[in-house]
Amino acid sequence: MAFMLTDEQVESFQENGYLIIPGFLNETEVAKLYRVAIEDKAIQKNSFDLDDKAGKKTKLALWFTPGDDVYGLLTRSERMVDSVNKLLDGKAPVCHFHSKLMQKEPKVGGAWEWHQDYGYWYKNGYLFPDQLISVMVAITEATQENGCLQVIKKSHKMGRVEHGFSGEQVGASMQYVEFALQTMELVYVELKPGDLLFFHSNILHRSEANLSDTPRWSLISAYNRQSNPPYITETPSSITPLQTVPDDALFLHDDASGILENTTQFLSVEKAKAK
Ligand SMILES: O=C(O)CCC(=O)C(=O)O
Ligand SMILES: [Fe+2]
Repeated sequence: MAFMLTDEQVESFQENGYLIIPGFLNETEVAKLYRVAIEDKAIQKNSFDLDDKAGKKTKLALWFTPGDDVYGLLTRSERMVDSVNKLLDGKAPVCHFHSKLMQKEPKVGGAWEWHQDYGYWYKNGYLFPDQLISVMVAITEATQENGCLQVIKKSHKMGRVEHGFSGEQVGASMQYVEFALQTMELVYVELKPGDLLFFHSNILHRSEANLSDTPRWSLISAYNRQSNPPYITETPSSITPLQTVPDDALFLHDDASGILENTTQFLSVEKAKAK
């Protein structure tokens, strides 16, 4: 049976602003993602540091158009794209906005301030937050100790909150975050490798620094509908319908190290920081 979100899961996402799918990937699939993350020269070459307020660094690599490598096959898989299609408002084809490999290293991995992803994307000129979604796939275990994601349950219902700069990051108005926390629940999203988290573009989320001895690596992919073009920043991938691949493509892929170099166009460090 192909993977399919149930109506209950879709409702839960709409109500809470996030949805966890345990074991979305099997052990072999996660092992492939992990190996490429660790060994791939292109990822190493194209990763850059982003400082948090305290100067702690998160390493990340970012790309727009998914290729034929293991990461591209995951983000283009039918189970992923069909799920996103069920969770996004509208009917237009699903497109891939961007993916980031987040490398939160032991002791050095930085924090992320409270924000909504739409707090950033609004500034790119996307008009419809319900047509944008983020998906996090845990490549290593994510726990409270190693700085897992935290979300404010149901906060997507607040709509967009004001954002300002905080170090090299953009953060939400703390006054509104504090209002939200008076009635809404703060949830620590602990994930096992292979678990997946869908989260609405307007849900408030953050993560603390990784002070533990274990790395916290994850892939975060953002999807958009073709009916939601950005009016300010040109981003062709976000309005180009995805070419899906069968669900077993990742499992069957013979992943040679270095494959990303040939298939994936990374965003340069300078451009990423100027974004
Ligand atoms: O990986 C994290 O801890 C959060 C990253 C995040 O929210 C983002 O990049 O928008
Ligand atoms: Fe975010």
